Amino acid sequence: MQPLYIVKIGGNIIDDTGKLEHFLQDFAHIVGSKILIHGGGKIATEISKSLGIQPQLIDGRRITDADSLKVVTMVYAGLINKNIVAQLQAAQCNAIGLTGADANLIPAKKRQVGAIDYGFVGDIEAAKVNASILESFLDAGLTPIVAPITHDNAGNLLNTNADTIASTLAVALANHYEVRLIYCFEKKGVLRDVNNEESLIPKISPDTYQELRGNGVIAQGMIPKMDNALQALQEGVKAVYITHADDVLTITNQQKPAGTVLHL
Ligand SMILES: Nc1ncnc2c1ncn2[C@@H]1O[C@H](COP(=O)(O)OP(=O)(O)O)[C@@H](O)[C@H]1O
Ligand SMILES: CC(=O)N[C@@H](CCC(=O)OP(=O)(O)O)C(=O)O
Repeated sequence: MQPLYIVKIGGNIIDDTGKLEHFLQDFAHIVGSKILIHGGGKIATEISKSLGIQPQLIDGRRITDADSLKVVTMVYAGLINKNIVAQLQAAQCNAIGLTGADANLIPAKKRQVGAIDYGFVGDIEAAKVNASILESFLDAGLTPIVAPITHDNAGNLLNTNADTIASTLAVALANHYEVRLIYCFEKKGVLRDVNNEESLIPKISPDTYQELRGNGVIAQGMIPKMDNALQALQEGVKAVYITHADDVLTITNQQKPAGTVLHL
């Protein structure tokens, strides 16, 4: 099978113009087929506040009412997605910006979990992803850049966690490609002490994850990232890394491990 890199970039890098530019230069130099999924939660939060819309997040998911949906659509599908595409075009990477609504890429169902009403938030399944359209784009030499916006096939856009989109696309494509999934963020990887960059945990299995979560070493935004990452590995993705945005080429072009490598 042909190799494919699926890379996710989070809000703390996207929010920093210099760091984002540096990352996109590296991303453009990844040899072979690649897909980028971006978040941008931090910018959506800032813009919401500036518009007088108070953001609310539960377990890392944004409660998305009608006004918040307008903000996240403008920020993720517009501002961030199109700026990333323009910067990649300048770096000679033929990027095409997409939401999950475009080409029916990622149909979703409005999230219904327990008593919490998340509003316009979408849950997704790998089996529903339009993997063949991604293959067509890749075969045409295009690099898909996916924003964390999906749709419900009834005319509504839905907000979906970007880490989940990355793992779901990775699983959906794992039958056709040898997929390596790389979560890039602003730290060296999963750390034993979140304030100490020298405390990198180089390998994590499902058992060690339970232990690290139980004793509070893994917390906050790292919990959904780890859940998504391990699920991808269990569902046929060849390798999953959680690493610093500066280390993406070490994994892809030098084919050396970097950051935290997950294993079963
Ligand atoms: N053990 C850990 N190692 C590294 N980061 C951790 C850990 N536990 C919690 N975190 C937090 O998780 C955050 C990453 O999750 P998140 O904020 O959702 O990032 P992103 O927007 O890149 O997806 C880090 O910025 C850090 O504050
Ligand atoms: C439903 C939901 O929570 N969606 C996320 C989508 C953006 C995201 O995931 O951004 P990061 O990767 O930068 O955190 C949100 O609106 O925050």
